[in-house]
Amino acid sequence: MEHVKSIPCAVFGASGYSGVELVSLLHNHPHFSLEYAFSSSAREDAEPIASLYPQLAGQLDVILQPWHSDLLSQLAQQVRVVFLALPHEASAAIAPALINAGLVVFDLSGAFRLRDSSAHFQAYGFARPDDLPTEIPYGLAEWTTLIGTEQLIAVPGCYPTVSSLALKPVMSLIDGVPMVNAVSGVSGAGRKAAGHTSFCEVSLAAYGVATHRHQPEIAQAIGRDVIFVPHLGNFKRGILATIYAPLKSGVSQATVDKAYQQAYAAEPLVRLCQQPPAIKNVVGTAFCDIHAVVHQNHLIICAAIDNLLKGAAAQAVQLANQYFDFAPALGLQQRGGVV
Ligand SMILES: NC(=O)C1=CN([C@@H]2O[C@H](COP(=O)(O)OP(=O)(O)OC[C@H]3O[C@@H](n4cnc5c(N)ncnc54)[C@H](OP(=O)(O)O)[C@@H]3O)[C@@H](O)[C@H]2O)C=CC1
Ligand SMILES: CC(=O)N[C@@H](CCC(=O)OP(=O)(O)O)C(=O)O
Repeated sequence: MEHVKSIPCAVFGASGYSGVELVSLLHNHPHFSLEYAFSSSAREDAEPIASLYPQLAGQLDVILQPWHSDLLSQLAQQVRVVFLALPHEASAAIAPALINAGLVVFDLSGAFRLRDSSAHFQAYGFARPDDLPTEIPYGLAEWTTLIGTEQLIAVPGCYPTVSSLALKPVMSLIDGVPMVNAVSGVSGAGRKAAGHTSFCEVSLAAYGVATHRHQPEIAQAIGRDVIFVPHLGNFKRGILATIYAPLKSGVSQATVDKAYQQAYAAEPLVRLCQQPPAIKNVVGTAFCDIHAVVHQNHLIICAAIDNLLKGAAAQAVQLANQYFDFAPALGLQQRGGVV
């Protein structure tokens, strides 16, 4: 255990939705101190974060500063850890320099998640940089062990987090290909304006059918092929995944319950529920709620998370807690949420 009161850190993409959640969590964390909150260089001036998020006025006295690469040496002298909440290509471009400067990088984008380079290229349309650490842990927090020497940690995507947490405990009981139907709130698409995510355009519908980049990520995480259909709903935040999986012959409810208990009884941020979970119960929290029922030799699993917290910022902080040997839920137990 590192006996440090305050580990200095920085957030890139702090003006965005998952970035501002990171800023809020780190600002209130007992063992991390937020030294820098960067926006993109497209913004000309530094400004209080409350000028973008007025709900933070009087609560979060943080200055957003445009990132420029000439700040790198100053950053490397003053902080130990950086959290990247950037578009995938921006993360891929900046991470190698940060690592070479000796910083520990928790990356929330998809730039470093897929191990197979052709699957990565197909999903993201650019090649991963090759000057990277050979081992980049995929940080599904409840299923990852960080020892505190890693240089770069890939934080899972929002849909893969909820889908993999729901499926991994029972994969040895499943015979065939699970099917994941998941509905996300609009904050999943980020803060940047786009026609198809504007309020009057969004109406519950599937998208990315058979093409979404999270399909290979979920398959990698569960070690099995998967069918994945994301949907966009007209609400702000949260993801509800409904999953159908054919069971091996004779698998009982008791066996399923035992598998979930074994996986999660000691995990503070996964709740095994007696009822199907609702998004309202997880929004603003770092929890993943899971409910599973055996029906006609299939398993029906319902699972919910807050996409910006357990699906992004809170999972990154949970991993940083693990990295520095703090309790996994440290700083994550208050209900919150900025956006
Ligand atoms: N939203 C979600 O639910 C989830 C998002 N993620 C991932 O997290 C990352 C951020 O997503 P999200 O918060 O939604 O995105 P937003 O669009 O809300 O924010 C993007 C942020 O990145 C900054 N930025 C953009 N381009 C650059 C650049 N070239 N250099 C430096 N900064 C840049 C923006 O700054 P500026 O404001 O100045 O443009 C902004 O702060 C993405 O990779 C996303 O896939 C992961 C899980 C869930
Ligand atoms: C509703 C919506 O648009 N969601 C995003 C996924 C969320 C996200 O930002 O992707 P990562 O988790 O891979 O970082 C999408 O489908 O592209």
